[in-house]
Amino acid sequence: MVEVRNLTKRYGANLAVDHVSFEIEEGSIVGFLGPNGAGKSTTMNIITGYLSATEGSVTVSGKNTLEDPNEVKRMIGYLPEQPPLYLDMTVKEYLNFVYELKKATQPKEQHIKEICELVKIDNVYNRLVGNLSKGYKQRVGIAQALIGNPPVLILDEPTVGLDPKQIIEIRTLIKNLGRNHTVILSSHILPEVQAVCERIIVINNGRLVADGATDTLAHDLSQDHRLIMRAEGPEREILHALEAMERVVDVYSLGEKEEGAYDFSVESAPDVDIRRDLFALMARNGWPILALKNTDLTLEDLFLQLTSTDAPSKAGDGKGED
Ligand SMILES: Nc1ncnc2c1ncn2[C@@H]1O[C@H](COP(=O)(O)OP(=O)(O)OP(=O)(O)O)[C@@H](O)[C@H]1O
Repeated sequence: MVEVRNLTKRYGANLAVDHVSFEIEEGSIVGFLGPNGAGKSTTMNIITGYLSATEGSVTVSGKNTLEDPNEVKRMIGYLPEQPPLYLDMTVKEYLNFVYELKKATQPKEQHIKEICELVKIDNVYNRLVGNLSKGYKQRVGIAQALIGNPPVLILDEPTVGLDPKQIIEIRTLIKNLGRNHTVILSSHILPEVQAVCERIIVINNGRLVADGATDTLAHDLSQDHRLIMRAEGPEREILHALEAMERVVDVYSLGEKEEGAYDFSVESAPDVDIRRDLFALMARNGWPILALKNTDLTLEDLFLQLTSTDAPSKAGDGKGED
């Protein structure tokens, strides 16, 4: 649906986006995550055709932003970081104005009415945009992005400046929009991306540093796949039995943690899940497992690690390549 290849943007000597590549499939909600200044807005602005790239290409449904700029713009609904609102218009005037600007073809009244109901602004339809709360302004911004029913929605920091209740409402709205649209959500807030997106692309200093499924990214990028097991029984015998297990590469005891119970660090070969075998071994020997946890990084640890300034470039298992 959206294909970004080798995208590079220089502002003079400043390399804001550095050879970024990724693909986004139709119908997915993807988070574009990175700290302030990482290059998110620049990338979004290039995808939407508001900025030109120094190098590289963007295609949307096979149409190139340079060769078919109008066609691409029609396929994308964009909520920039600063929503392009006219404060002295009513919501009705503003959405009608956007409808004309986009040369939308849907039956006008019906189309605008449906969008207002969807983003829940029908109750402020005749109010001046300038008098609305920040949360309602943001909804109006999302409404303008939806006019013309574009298949792709790009939302740049959509919850910045909102209160916690408004944040939850906008996140729920974005999730709902994801049912009928391909959504790219740019954010520097990890919990936001985690709550809404099924895939996360992490960018730092203009470079793609991770790309993968939200649920498995931390596990996939954790270099250390150890299990910490607390078990009751004879320390030495347990150690020997663990060492003899297939696909186990390193075992050691962390000492007695409760009376008669020891913690063991058990490292398996990469991409191997030994938990069931471990359970069977311990059960066979009558050594109760009291606790079992893995040492994967949390997504938050990973994000901090990836976006520290000297972080090495590293891509996950997603579609992107660096
Ligand atoms: N018009 C511009 N001229 C010069 N440098 C720019 C311009 N726009 C952005 N930059 C620089 O490019 C880099 C990336 O900025 P960008 O706004 O894309 O980052 P971002 O990830 O969206 O950050 P934020 O979350 O703070 O908006 C930054 O170093 C920024 O200072």
